[in-house]
Amino acid sequence: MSLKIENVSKAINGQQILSQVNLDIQTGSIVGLVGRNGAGKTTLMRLIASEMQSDTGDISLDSADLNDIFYLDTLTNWMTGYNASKAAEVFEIFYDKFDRQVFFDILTNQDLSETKTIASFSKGQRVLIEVAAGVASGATYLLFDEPLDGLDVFVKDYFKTLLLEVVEQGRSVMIATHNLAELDSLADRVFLIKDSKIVEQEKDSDIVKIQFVYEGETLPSNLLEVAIILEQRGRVYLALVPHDVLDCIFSDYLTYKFVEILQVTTEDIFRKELG
Ligand SMILES: Nc1ncnc2c1ncn2[C@@H]1O[C@H](COP(=O)(O)OP(=O)(O)OP(=O)(O)O)[C@@H](O)[C@H]1O
Repeated sequence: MSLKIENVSKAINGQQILSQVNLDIQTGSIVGLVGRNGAGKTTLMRLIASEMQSDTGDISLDSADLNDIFYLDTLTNWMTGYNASKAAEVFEIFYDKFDRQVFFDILTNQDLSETKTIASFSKGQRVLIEVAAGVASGATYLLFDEPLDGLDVFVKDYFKTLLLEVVEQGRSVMIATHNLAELDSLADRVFLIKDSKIVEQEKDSDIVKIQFVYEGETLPSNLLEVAIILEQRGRVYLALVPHDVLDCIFSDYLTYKFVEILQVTTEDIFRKELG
């Protein structure tokens, strides 16, 4: 089963936000959605959740059941005056597979009261209520916009455990986030929105990250032409370089010292693509 986004384009107020976007999300996976502020991540989620209509293209679900997608645009809009108990009643109307027990178990696990108004919860606690609602909704596809925002490390761990359970059940999660470091440990695939297009990020591409000390005066032009220098402190460099440059670097052991190969992260790719 999969969620298919085919050739989807969307302009808002004359500004092309997304053009010819294609994406196929299989069940049982965690997908990261990244991009600069205003790139179109929320817009894509709204389109998937049918809260907005695309100009062209098609978004389809094998099951053709809108209840199979969970998305809360802004938790604050319609829920803030409600307590969790009342919110659960509303979720039951929207999601016919909504499981109150699962919802309240998550709230109880995190010591969140059923009777306090949602407005009176902290930002991180409100995120948890959204996540609890998503897990309890029974929907196959859960779309979370910045779910890692404001979560402390313990709640983050709990959130990850919940996501893994969801995936074990054969469901899928899409996470739009600026928290790139967290995505590395969570997402099976990461998609980047850039210039209104969406591109899958391949971490194991031909780019490697290296840290080295360069004993010469300035880096040679053959390296500067192909490298992206992420950081420089004195003679210590951190850079992204094409894999095939490594041979030259290792053979020039008099000027390149202490060359260490490091793991390329989503943040590195983000800097490379958008920096
Ligand atoms: N209702 C709207 N009216 C006018 N412009 C809008 C509307 N919704 C989105 N936009 C514009 O569309 C673009 C994409 O917005 P979107 O919220 O999808 O970005 P985003 O990638 O989620 O950004 P962020 O990371 O800052 O949350 C922005 O330029 C935004 O101003």
